[in-house]
Formats: sequence, structure tokens, C-alpha cells
Amino acid sequence: MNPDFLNRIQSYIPNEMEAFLSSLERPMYRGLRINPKKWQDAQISFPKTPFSNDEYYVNEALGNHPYHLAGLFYLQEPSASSAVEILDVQPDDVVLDLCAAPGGKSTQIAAKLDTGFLVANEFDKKRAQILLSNMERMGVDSMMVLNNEPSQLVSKYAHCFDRILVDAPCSGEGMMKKHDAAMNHWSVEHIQFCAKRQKQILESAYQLLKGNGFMVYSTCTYAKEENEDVMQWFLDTYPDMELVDPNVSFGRPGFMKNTIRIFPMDKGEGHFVAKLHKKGGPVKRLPVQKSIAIDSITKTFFMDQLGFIPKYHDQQDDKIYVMDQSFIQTKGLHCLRQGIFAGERIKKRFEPAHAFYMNAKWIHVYKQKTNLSLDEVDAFMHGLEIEHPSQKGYIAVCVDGYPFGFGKSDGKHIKNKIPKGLRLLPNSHINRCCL
Ligand SMILES: C[S@@+](CC[C@H](N)C(=O)[O-])C[C@H]1O[C@@H](n2cnc3c(N)ncnc32)[C@H](O)[C@@H]1O
Repeated sequence: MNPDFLNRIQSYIPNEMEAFLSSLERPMYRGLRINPKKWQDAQISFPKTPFSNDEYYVNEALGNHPYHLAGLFYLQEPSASSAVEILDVQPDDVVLDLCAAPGGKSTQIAAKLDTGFLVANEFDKKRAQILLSNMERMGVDSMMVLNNEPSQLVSKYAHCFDRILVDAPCSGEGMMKKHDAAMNHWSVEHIQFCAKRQKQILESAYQLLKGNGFMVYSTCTYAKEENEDVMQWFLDTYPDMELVDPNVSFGRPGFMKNTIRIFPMDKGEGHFVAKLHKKGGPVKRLPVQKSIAIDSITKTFFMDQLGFIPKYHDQQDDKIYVMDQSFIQTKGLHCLRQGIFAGERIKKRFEPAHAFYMNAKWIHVYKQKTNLSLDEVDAFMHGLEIEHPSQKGYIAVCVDGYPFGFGKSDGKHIKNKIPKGLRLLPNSHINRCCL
């Protein structure tokens, strides 16, 4: 292991070096965070983590568990949930997650919103698609997924956000284990490069935050240059920003008042979190756009499947999107998704989208749905058509009442509509463990 890295850690925690070194030998902590918007009566037998009320330590890979496929939980390193707990999102907040992929924190924020709205932005194109897929799986509806550089958001949405999360790209020291190849690329120069980039991102975040709004800055690195030093620079540059008490009992104080650090000895991997408040300044609203009228074929589809017509609509080419609240203007930005992608108008019919059947708000609303056995779930997740008597037409396929996709039934068989990219590989199977 790089001796310069270890010397720096020694200077941070001189009395705990032995415990730190042994933490590098063991595997990363794994966490399961339930999605309370879908899974209200979750009873989990695993131990809780100190970082979030909804989170548990797990010790096996559960990515192929049917409940995971249905968006009932999200898997992430446990202390990663600390930043959103500190952000203290309120149900009606307009929130921006500026560096959002793969979406652990965005989906955690979404679970805390009710009438609020979430803008999840990711700079990297491929990672933005993964973010979108996770938002869909978790059934988030009042949201948009953007793929932009943070500075591009400023001309459109300056002073519009009640809360902003800057979970910044960093040198990632907190996620490295002794034998990781990434550790070989560790350097002080890289830390300095990351610090510069973090400052640029924070400059945009400052302009996007409403007067009196709150911001959380977090990293998964120990490097002081990317943590307390960046915060000091931010306070010096913007005197109307102040650090405030994160008001949580996990972790330990950082090297600056009102900051939090998490070391592996604190039951999670390495993190830094700070909460900031903007003392005043302009307050604006996200610019809304007019709802688009929808045609009778689409209306009939909604009535058949939901028993009502969602209130707000948007249409791009033949694709129809719906939401419970007004759509936001996105002209000039690269918006991958806003609201729920309901489906497509194709000739004289409406072809639903996978996302339509994943909306957390509609779990108990879908009129056409059927429960599959675990063997059927496995077959369906491999893209197979299954023999399974059910209502005719488009139908949500469920595990224990929770939709994980849809198919088209002729009454006896269900034709598979699981998107190809979400299907299980031939040699993998659903996980049948009990939670
Ligand atoms: C720590 S990760 C975010 C993890 C995410 N918040 C989550 O909980 O799943 C930081 C993200 O910042 C993105 N990023 C990289 N360079 C960036 C830049 N210049 N501006 C904004 N984001 C950037 C990375 O692609 C990465 O997805």
C-alpha cells in the first residue's frame, strides 16, 4: 500500500492506525435501503445501520432478488446514506442532486418527497442512463433526469432549489481496499485535481441554491484537500454561506466545526459530509410548461389500466409522459426523462413502457395485474413467455403483489415485455433468500 497515503491517514487518526489497517483487509460493508414508497410494511431480519432508519447491513449479493427487481430496496454501501439524512429533505422541497449517478442518493431523496420535485443530474452520459434505470426501478415519478455539466443548469434554474446535494466526484480513498488496483493510481496530484473540480461544481451549486436554502457537500475520500479545505475555500468565497450543525449521532467530528467524517471504525466506509446554509438571496421557481392534451386512445389505455387519467402530460414524438404536477421547462438542457414514461402511440394503439408499471404511487392502483411464482419470475426475467392464466391484455407481473414489469396476456400465456437490458443473463438466476 502506498506509504504516502498511509502517512497521511496516520496524521488524521494517529491513535487508530491499527484498526484502520485491519479494516483494509476485510470486504466493504454492504447495505440494503428499503424503498418506503413501495414497501411500507417491510420487516427485515438484518441488523440496522446507524446512518439511516431505512437501512440494514447485508452480507450477500441481492441484486437478483425479486424485491430488488421490483424496486423495493436499493443496495449501497451503508455510510453513503449519511449525506441525504443530513440534507434533511422536507416533503415539499424542490431538490437538486447535482452529481447523481448511479442514483443511490437520488432514490433516497425521492423517498422523502411528497409534493416536492427532484432534479437528478449526472455529467457522464453512460452513468446518466444507469441513474435513469435506477429511478425507474424505484418508481420515482416527480422527477427529471438530466445529463449536463453543473454550470449548464445555472442559466435555466438559478436560485430555484430548496436543497442541493453535491456528492462530488473525488479521489475515492474511502472506497479503496488494500488489494484494489485503484490504490496503485493514488497520488497527491490526483487529489489536487479533484479539489479543483469540486470547487467548480460548488460554484454552480451556489448559484442554483435558493436564498435560505441548504446544501450538503459530501465525498468518499479522507483527503483533507477535498474536504475541509474545499469547505474553507467555499466559505471564504461566499460569505453568505455558513456551515451548520448536521445534527446526527453517527460518524465523528471532522477537522472543522460542523463537519462529519466516517472511518471504517464507525461502521461504514470512508466519508466526509458537511451541511451549508445560504443566509439570504434571491428565490425563484422552476419554470413550468403547459400540459399537452392527450388523445382518446391514450386516455382509454389509462382508464383501463389505472381507472383515471394522470393530470399532467408531455409528449415527445409519439412518446407520452405523465406526472402529478406540472412539467418543468428543459429547453437547452439534455433531459433524459421527466415524470413517468407511460408509453408510445403506435398507429391505432398505445404500447405501454416498462416504467409505467414501476411507479411507486400506483402499486395498489393497477387494475390489470397478476402474481407470479418464483419459478415464473425467474423465467420471465430471462425474457421467456410463460403459461399463466390471467386477465387478457397488458398486465403488470408481480411478486407478492409488487410489480416488477409487464407482459401481454391472451388469457392463458403472458408475452414477455421485460426490456432486454433488464433481463437476467442465461447463467444467472433470481435470488431466493428470505430477507
Ligand atoms: C460520488 S459519484 C455520485 C454518486 C451518487 N451521488 C450516488 O449516490 O449514487 C460522483 C459523480 O459525479 C460525476 N462527475 C464526474 N465529473 C463531474 C463533473 N465535472 N461535474 C459534475 N459531476 C461529475 C461522476 O460521473 C459521478 O457519477
